[in-house]
Amino acid sequence: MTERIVVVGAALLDDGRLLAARRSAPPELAGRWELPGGKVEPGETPEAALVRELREELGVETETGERVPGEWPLRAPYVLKVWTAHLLPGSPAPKPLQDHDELRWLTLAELWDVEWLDQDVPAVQKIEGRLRLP
Ligand SMILES: Nc1nc2c([nH]c(=O)n2[C@H]2C[C@H](O)[C@@H](COP(=O)(O)OP(=O)(O)OP(=O)(O)O)O2)c(=O)[nH]1
Repeated sequence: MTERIVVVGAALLDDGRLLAARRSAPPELAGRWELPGGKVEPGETPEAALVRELREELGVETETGERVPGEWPLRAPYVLKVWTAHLLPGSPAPKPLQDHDELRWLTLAELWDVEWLDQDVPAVQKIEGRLRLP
């Protein structure tokens, strides 16, 4: 059986808004929006992978919060798991350094204004439920 490879996605939250990132590659994903993140490397915890990926892709310093319950299949052998994350005090603002060509901070009302990757929609719905909590 092929091992599953975990892709960690960040629900990067700031002042009740969620950061969405538009992929610039590969061609079949380019132009669609996703949660920033990437593959967990062997021997790495998902939380550490998330901090590393957000630093590489966005130039930010973050702390990982809670897991958003659920896991969502991507193209085999990948599976998406999501954690909340926050910018640390003094972190630079996110910039699309790698893999993305545009970023947007979405309010709850704007959450569906971008064209999420199909496979990310259930994860974003779960995040939406959390944002609606008082
Ligand atoms: N980061 C991220 N990847 C996603 C999401 N949804 C989705 O299908 N994917 C896919 C795209 C890629 O095939 C794979 C993650 O790859 P990646 O390119 O972001 O990860 P990485 O930085 O570790 O990749 P690499 O270039 O080092 O191989 O998962 C998502 O919300 N976030």
